[in-house]
Amino acid sequence: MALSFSQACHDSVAGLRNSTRGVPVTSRARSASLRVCAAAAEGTATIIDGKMTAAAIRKEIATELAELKAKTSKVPGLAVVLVGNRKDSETYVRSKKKSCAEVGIESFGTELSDQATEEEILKVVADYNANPAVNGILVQLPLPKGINEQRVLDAISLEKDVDGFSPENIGQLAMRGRTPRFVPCTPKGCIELLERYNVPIAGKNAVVVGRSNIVGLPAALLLQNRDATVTIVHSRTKDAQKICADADIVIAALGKAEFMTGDWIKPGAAVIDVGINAVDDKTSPKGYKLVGDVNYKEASAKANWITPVPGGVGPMTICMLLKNTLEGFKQQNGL
Ligand SMILES: NC(=O)C1=CN([C@@H]2O[C@H](COP(=O)(O)OP(=O)(O)OC[C@H]3O[C@@H](n4cnc5c(N)ncnc54)[C@H](OP(=O)(O)O)[C@@H]3O)[C@@H](O)[C@H]2O)C=CC1
Ligand SMILES: Nc1nc(=O)c2c([nH]1)NC[C@@H]1CN(c3ccc(C(=O)N[C@@H](CCC(=O)O)C(=O)O)cc3)C=[N+]21
Repeated sequence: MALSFSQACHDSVAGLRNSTRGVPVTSRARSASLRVCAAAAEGTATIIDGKMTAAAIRKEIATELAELKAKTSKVPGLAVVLVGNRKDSETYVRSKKKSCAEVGIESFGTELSDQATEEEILKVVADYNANPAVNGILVQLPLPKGINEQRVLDAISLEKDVDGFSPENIGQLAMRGRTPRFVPCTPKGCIELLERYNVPIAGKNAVVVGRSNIVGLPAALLLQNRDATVTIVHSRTKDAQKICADADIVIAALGKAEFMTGDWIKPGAAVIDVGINAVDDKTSPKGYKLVGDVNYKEASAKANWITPVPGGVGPMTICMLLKNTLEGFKQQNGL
């Protein structure tokens, strides 16, 4: 017997609710799915909910941390160094502190003015390197103009480099059979989302748009480690759109608001949108809104899976930072 259209939609939504994808589906995802059903019979992308997935992982971290605390009478510590007064950086740093408190990680923080010298910043890093209560150190990027970012990052002890930005760490990530001490947070969050939503990776064509040291390059290495066939697209790539339109998995990290329109997306693809771009929005009290590097409306009509912005990769980045800090604590205490 053929199902009516509305019955089929109902069943697909119920299927989402009882999802075996590892995370429950929010009412937002359900209502989005219902909306799509009302609009068209195809294009029902599963919304990969980073906010909820991150909340679930924070619970896992809090549980493990409590067990370790009972065993060792110690808690992990994370130090965040903020230089200057960029509003977006201040927001992230606040959010990191709040997340640390939620899972039971002790927060350390130093805020320096945008006039701080490189030597002053290096002194702060050296003090945290020497402090045994600090298991992870993060220097918020970008640093003010005139500061040699690489020199500051290189000063962080490898044992405490929870961002995973060191050349040693990226090298380990690139080499087969090696295990990096820390996997960089944003790419790690992207993979965690793909895995928790059961998106197949092995043997698939994956395209990473962007080749930065902190997102694009490590994301490509992680996908390759999971046996995807990986292409990296950058600003000098010819036919970038055509290459992306052939991808089963797209990780967009180019930093251009809604740059990738629907025609960049292969039907059925998984789309992970790393971009965080503020665009003017007079209807919002803040005067702006955040959008990704992908045109969400167009891409979600073609993709099978898609991350929203906000609420996708961003919350996962912070969550993976907590995970790396816990990892550092275990490594440094021989646990
Ligand atoms: N959600 C999160 O947790 C995080 C989000 N972000 C966001 O992700 C985005 C990328 O960040 P990040 O990697 O630091 O950015 P970068 O500016 O360091 O790198 C951008 C990359 O995109 C490439 N690129 C630029 N324009 C194009 C184009 N038209 N076509 C193809 N490739 C292009 C550049 O190429 P080339 O190398 O040739 O210059 C470069 O490799 C930003 O929006 C940022 O805000 C960043 C970190 C964390
Ligand atoms: N040393 C260093 N490590 C980083 O990992 C690092 C950095 N410097 N500099 C800046 C980028 C950017 N980044 C984000 C983290 C969280 C959100 C995030 O939580 N975003 C929320 C929205 C937040 C809001 O509303 O402003 C979301 O997407 O839902 C975004 C971006 C980490 N970065």
